[in-house]
Amino acid sequence: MGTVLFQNVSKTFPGVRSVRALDDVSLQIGEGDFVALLGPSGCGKSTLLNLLAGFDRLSDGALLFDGRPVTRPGPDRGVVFQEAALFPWLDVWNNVIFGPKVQGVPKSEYEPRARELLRLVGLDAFAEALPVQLSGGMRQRVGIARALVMNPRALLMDEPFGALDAQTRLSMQQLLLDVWETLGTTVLFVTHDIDEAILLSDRICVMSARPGRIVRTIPITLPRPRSIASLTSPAFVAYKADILAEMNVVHH
Ligand SMILES: Nc1ncnc2c1ncn2[C@@H]1O[C@H](COP(=O)(O)OP(=O)(O)OP(=O)(O)O)[C@@H](O)[C@H]1O
Repeated sequence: MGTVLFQNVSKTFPGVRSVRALDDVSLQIGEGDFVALLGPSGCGKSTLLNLLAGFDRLSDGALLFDGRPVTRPGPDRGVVFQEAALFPWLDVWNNVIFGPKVQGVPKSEYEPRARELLRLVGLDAFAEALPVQLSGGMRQRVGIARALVMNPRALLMDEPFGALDAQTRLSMQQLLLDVWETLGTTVLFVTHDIDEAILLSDRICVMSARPGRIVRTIPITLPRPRSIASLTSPAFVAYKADILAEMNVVHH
């Protein structure tokens, strides 16, 4: 459950000057894997994630989620963006339970799960707070809880920590590692931050710009559970040197 298969996927945005955003991308993600897409701005990372989210259609190739073609968004794939678009008039609790509530999921199912998730993201004391009363990091934690409350088989994260200051970003990375260790959900994570990709992932797909392609896939075998202390280990630094060299090649 939560398996992903991109088979020779291409995406061209039509128009007077059409953009070939993805060119012949193949990618397989196993159940519970954490895969990062890493690459420069405009290389098609978001396009790839949006296809899997069902927000957009591919031009060519095949895309399967749990063996079935992706045609539309669904509660089996939770999405987290750079900014958590929370309802400003609803408190944290009501933001988190909004999805299952409007979908008619029985209270007895979503309430315990929402409570558990708020605890996991460290916001159980803030259930009654309004979004305006929260920091950026806390809002993103609400966004993560909201994406997970439907019990998705995959979590799709597009630069989720991109707007946060460095210190908050580190604590969010630690939080995500802990949440993922607990839940084991498949994750596709878009970032242009090399450290973040190495720290979090089982595998990094390095992408090149225009047309977007996966130029290299790098398995990250750092031991788990990981913590931000891993950021300074010799193995970590070796991965970083390797990827920096790769991305330099990609740029020129
Ligand atoms: N709806 C669209 N219509 C036309 N072109 C688009 C559309 N969406 C994306 N593109 C183009 O496709 C290419 C890939 O964009 P995409 O957003 O996937 O890149 P990205 O790697 O996620 O970049 P960033 O890191 O800046 O978010 C870019 O050249 C972009 O301008």
